Amino acid sequence: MQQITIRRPDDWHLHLRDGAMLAAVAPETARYFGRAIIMPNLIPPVVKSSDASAYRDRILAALPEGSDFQPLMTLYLTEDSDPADVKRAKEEGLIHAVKLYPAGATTNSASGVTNFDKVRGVLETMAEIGLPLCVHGEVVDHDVDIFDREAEFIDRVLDPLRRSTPGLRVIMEHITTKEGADYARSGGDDLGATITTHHLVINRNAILVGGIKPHYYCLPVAKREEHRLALRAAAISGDPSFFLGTDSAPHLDHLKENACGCAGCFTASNTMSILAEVFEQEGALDKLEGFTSLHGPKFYGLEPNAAEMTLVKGDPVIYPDKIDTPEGPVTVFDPMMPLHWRVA
Ligand SMILES: NC(=O)N[C@@H](CC(=O)O)C(=O)O
Ligand SMILES: [Zn+2]
Ligand SMILES: [Zn+2]
Repeated sequence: MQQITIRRPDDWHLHLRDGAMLAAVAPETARYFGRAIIMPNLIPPVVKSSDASAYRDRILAALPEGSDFQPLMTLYLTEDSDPADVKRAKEEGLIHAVKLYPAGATTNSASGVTNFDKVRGVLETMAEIGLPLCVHGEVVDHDVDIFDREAEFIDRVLDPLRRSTPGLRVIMEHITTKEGADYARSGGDDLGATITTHHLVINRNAILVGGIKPHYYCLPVAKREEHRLALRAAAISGDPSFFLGTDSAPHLDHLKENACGCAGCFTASNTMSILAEVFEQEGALDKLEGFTSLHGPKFYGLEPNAAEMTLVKGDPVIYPDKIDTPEGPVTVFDPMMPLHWRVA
């Protein structure tokens, strides 16, 4: 029997939603992960520190009895965000990051930023107090092809923004391209990048070959195979710039299997089994712990979890293909390969 033991992992990019969906999906993450950075793109979004505090209470109330899972809260950056409120929330230990959505880039991003001059004050405050900015890095310009939107964002928005705000710590969320990985690697200690589980597994063919497959549609959309390989190389490299952010993003099946299907893959239930399989395929099981459990806390200035997780290799793992909610099912990401690593 083959097994590995690693520090308990964290998820540095997670959507838990609210209400019945929160109650259904929170246990899936809390079962495996010690902490998670909680994305603030609710409707209405988590903009003020009081919103984050109330949302944190609702998450804690949704956890299974006895769970020690810690939600790490974020604020949603709007053009009206108040630097003083952001600073207070960080000083109180309530928030660990602020999230930037370019307006219109993704699910529930309508309240995001269009005019970057209007968020200058908040970004400067964040640079002063060392509060990281999590970035959904895609331009929204209609003249830019959807497969090029991440690479364009680096040149048009991210690099100028970082140059004009020295000291700002940035996490490029859910990178999907070779350009994203190269830029993250070149950025020094103030720049990191999360990589999702699903972008290590699928390329764009998964969405489009043999019929349209809405459960593989997420944003940023999966790219060509060369980009998936670049993400795999980054994830297994041992470079602390790269860490796990699953971007597990539950949507009801009927809203994905739809003429205008929502973006998001739900991977909370099988992420660790998938990652162990991927790292084993790459001959890099020894790099799994860094990616899932060490590099993220280091970037965020936190200690790794004290607890450990053991993964055991054996017969193909059985996991649910759907999670039930009172409003309907949510499909669990199908990695299209058997998974042999079970969390003990
Ligand atoms: N990744 C996605 O495809 N969807 C996310 C939003 C996001 O992280 O961009 C969601 O909230 O559903
Ligand atoms: Zn995003
Ligand atoms: Zn996300």
